[in-house]
Amino acid sequence: MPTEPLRIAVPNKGSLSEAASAMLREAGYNQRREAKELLLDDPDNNAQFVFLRPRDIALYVGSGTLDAGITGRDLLLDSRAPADEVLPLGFARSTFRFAGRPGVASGVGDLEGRRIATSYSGLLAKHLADHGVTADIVHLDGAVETAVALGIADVIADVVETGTTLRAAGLEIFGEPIMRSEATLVRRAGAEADPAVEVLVRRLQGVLVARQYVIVDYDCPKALVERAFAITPGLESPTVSPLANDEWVAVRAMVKSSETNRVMDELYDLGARGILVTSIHACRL
Ligand SMILES: Nc1ncnc2c1ncn2[C@@H]1O[C@H](COP(=O)(O)OP(=O)(O)OP(=O)(O)O)[C@@H](O)[C@H]1O
Ligand SMILES: O=P(O)(O)OC[C@H]1O[C@H](OP(=O)(O)OP(=O)(O)O)[C@H](O)[C@@H]1O
Ligand SMILES: [Mg+2]
Repeated sequence: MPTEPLRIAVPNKGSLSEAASAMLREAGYNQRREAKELLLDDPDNNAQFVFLRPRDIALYVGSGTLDAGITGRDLLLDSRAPADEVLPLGFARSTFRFAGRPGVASGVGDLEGRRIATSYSGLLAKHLADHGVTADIVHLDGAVETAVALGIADVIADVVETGTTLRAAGLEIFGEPIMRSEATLVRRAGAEADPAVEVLVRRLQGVLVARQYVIVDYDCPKALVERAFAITPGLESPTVSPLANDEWVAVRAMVKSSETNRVMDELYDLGARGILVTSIHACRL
């Protein structure tokens, strides 16, 4: 008997939307071609994608209406929905920070009785309560940086990535980061194990690894392999193959993409030759 399709919430707009769909597409799922589509069936994978406002996704997933969803960690915490992170997805990275005119405050402790504008009232209220600070939260839908210039708030608490928006508004960050966020896969808190969700998670993990790692192949004198393995330990253990010249072996290992050039330099200095780097198209570890 066919089982019900897995129902997955995907952001329909904003910073998360395109990257989330691109990641699902890379993981082998069908994704919408037009931004207006609200539902997309993917019968080959027994899945259905529901395109929702990113802010609402944790609510749908937390209530059990949908099986899983992609949202931002900051939105998940702000919603206070009973949903948990299953897999951080490595995109839409941002920090959530206080900012104000230069010198207005130096930390959360200076905010007693002040007016703080934000689109993340739930997150901010919890942070203030955790620090024993009572302040006046001014809830705005967006463009929070403008609130100080317009005089409705003393400081703001908002998403910061490059800091360009803050600078343009003449504001500076102060205090410790309130939190660090990225896109994440969420499920209802306490949801039972589900083989279909496990397949989704494994596929997304495969995309993450393919994005973060490369394959390095090189030829290495046998006498140096132990030192070479220390440079490229691989995920489990490097693969070693014989060569026609029996004083050398061929070695293959996975390496973090960000470390590729350091690793190649160290291997070369050690005496390895024929060092080749190849990208990974897809994988299951
Ligand atoms: N500039 C940014 N860089 C990285 N992540 C961001 C950025 N702006 C927002 N985010 C992240 O996107 C999520 C917010 O989703 P939302 O749809 O509100 O994004 P948005 O880009 O503000 O969209 P919009 O303002 O068009 O509704 C949060 O997880 C937030 O951390
Ligand atoms: O540090 P930056 O690289 O400048 O990025 C941060 C800005 O990006 C988002 O704004 P968005 O464009 O989504 O507008 P919004 O405030 O209306 O949500 C966020 O709310 C910040 O304003
Ligand atoms: Mg926004």
